[in-house]
Amino acid sequence: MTVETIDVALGDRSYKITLGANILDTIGELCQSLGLSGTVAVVSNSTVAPLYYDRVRVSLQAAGFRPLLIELPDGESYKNSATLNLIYDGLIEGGLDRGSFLIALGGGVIGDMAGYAAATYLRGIPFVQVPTTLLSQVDSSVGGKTGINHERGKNLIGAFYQPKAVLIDVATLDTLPEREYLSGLGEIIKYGAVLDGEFFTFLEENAGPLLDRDKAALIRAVACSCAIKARVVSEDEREGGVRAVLNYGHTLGHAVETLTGYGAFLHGEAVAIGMIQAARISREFGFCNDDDCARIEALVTRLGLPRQLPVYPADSYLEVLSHDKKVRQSGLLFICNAGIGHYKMERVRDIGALLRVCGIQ
Ligand SMILES: NC(=O)c1ccc[n+]([C@@H]2O[C@H](COP(=O)([O-])OP(=O)(O)OC[C@H]3O[C@@H](n4cnc5c(N)ncnc54)[C@H](O)[C@@H]3O)[C@@H](O)[C@H]2O)c1
Ligand SMILES: O=C(O)C(=O)C[C@@H](O)[C@H](O)[C@H](O)COP(=O)(O)O
Ligand SMILES: [Zn+2]
Repeated sequence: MTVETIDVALGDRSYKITLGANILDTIGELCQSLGLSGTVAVVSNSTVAPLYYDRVRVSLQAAGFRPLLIELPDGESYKNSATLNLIYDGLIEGGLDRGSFLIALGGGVIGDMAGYAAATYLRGIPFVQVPTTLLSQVDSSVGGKTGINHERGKNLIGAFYQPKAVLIDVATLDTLPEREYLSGLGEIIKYGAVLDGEFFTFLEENAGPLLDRDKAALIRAVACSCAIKARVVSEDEREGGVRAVLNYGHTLGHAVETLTGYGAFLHGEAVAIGMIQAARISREFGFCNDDDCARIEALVTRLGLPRQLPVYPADSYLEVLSHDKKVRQSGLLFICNAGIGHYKMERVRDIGALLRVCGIQ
């Protein structure tokens, strides 16, 4: 069994990402090595808990912990304050104190909500990320963005709160439904498109093996993605500057998720649509060319992701975009493609003009 580690360097908040196949049963040892002890609440959902909680529980008990399960309903539409309250209820009923900790076992929805609960319960208890979707393994479990949605905007309530460790077992992806797997590929494309041209070429050349979930291609894609994200987060933990590049494709992507009520499109699908439009907008600004746009669209298509921006009136898009976290008085910070593997950030006052490039009048 080959196990890789990737460091997320953040001073006294530094941690390791441990990545391998069939390593879920090492969670107990990992928590021991972090100096954690006592009661641990494992936050999961009604899909993931029946698949993986038992293995996690056995490993934790063998290492001397007292695990309890907090099982939430499944879905992006539950990433809200009502579900967050269910976590707090479980933590209070389970008697978790400041010597306890929490494990997020599931996809990005569980990771974001459990992380926010850990950040706020008793003003903060430690937590460990055990991501079980491709998207959460390559993106959401790393970097400490935690939070919930509001009906008027994605992730509007949240905190930067780093985990103590991330344990990625790619074997858990064996049970992941195809559409969810493809959604994870959407965020992987993002890293290549704006941060690493060689990685983008690797994705173009390995689309087949990746679609077949070939373990070698998959482990390389997950490891590269985590390394890229770790580097960006280490440079700019709280998105004062370069970290905003990780929002490539998200301005329109988040708007699509919000307008469609957090159900019609998966996050990675919405990001894929947003990346294609962001490339077209970037070309309009003169930052990238036809070939860059064509390569992004071709890879999105090859990896089975949607391309079409859903049509809503411009006013609906404008209302949602006005709540984007990158909006300031000086305009919306738009993340542009500046040629494959490169980015440029541009403040845009006239958001309507961006929408017109996308065919939204
Ligand atoms: N914090 C961040 O930096 C960050 C980054 C990217 C995305 N996100 C957030 O992550 C969320 C999307 O995460 P996601 O794509 O993981 O969705 P998700 O958490 O909804 O999981 C997708 C589906 O897969 C199921 N599932 C999870 N693991 C499984 C497994 N191993 N086998 C079978 N089924 C499994 C889940 O129950 C769910 O039905 C969005 O809310 C997005 O905003 C956050
Ligand atoms: O980690 C980041 O920074 C990201 O932007 C990663 C994104 O893929 C992710 O979807 C994140 O949740 C978006 O954050 P938000 O601050 O734009 O809500
Ligand atoms: Zn994202």
